[in-house]
Amino acid sequence: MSDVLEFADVTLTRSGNHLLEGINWRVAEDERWVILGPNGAGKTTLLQIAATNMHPSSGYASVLGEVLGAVDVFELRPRIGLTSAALAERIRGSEWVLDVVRTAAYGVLGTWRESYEDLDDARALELLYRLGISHLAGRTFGTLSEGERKRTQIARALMSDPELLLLDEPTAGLDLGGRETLVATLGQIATDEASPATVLVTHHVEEIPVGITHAMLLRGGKIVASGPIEDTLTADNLSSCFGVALDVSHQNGRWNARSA
Ligand SMILES: Nc1ncnc2c1ncn2[C@@H]1O[C@H](COP(=O)(O)OP(=O)(O)OP(=O)(O)O)[C@@H](O)[C@H]1O
Repeated sequence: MSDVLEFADVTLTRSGNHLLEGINWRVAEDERWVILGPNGAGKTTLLQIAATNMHPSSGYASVLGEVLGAVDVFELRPRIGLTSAALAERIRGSEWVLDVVRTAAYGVLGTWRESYEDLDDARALELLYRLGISHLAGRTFGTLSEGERKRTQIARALMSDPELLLLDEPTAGLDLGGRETLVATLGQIATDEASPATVLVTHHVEEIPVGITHAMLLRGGKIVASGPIEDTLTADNLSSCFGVALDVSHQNGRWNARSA
């Protein structure tokens, strides 16, 4: 069985700048990764390559066993669930929540002329239930709170039963209660053996759900440290990554960092 993601010496250059440089990374089917790093570290860029939305300028990247540059990405994308701020911005406010989720079965963002089967409806409703928002199925996306939108997007990302789940800052912008309940839901997804390989991007170690097995720390487009989470999230590595002396603690499956 090949890895879900395999990056070898991946570099991505724009306007003469290396957004990513020399990235070596492998993600296996049963792994759940967190990507941490300061603003501008290259986290979203890395996720966009994994989502097949960007190609490396040099190096080798394979996604779900297919080499980028040698595969039709439109065939690959339905096998990948993605949530990101950029994608959320493209969802029309007038779209029904149920439609935001079930249109993912067709790889489209808005309803058009697709015809849905009962099975699609049942799956979309089941996912909304799993995300704790089945009561919102008949609301429009534009009327939802930020937390409800995040949950809708995660349900959408899971709709096509993806083999790879990519979550770009899924808890950004939420209040403390909203963050904690969503981190708990993400923990249920991460610890579920039936869930796909998952990569989650965040700035904050407090937002890492239980069940995350591996971490990559990025700074300036380069890997500071990468590997099993317990070996990677050390005070030294986090301090190098964020450029400030940090202490780190780990309790009941959750992480905490503060200045040393
Ligand atoms: N098309 C582009 N041309 C030039 N530079 C770019 C381009 N796209 C992104 N960048 C730069 O690449 C760097 C990495 O961006 P990226 O969005 O991947 O970082 P990030 O770690 O996700 O940051 P944040 O935490 O702020 O979201 C940033 O400095 C950004 O300004």
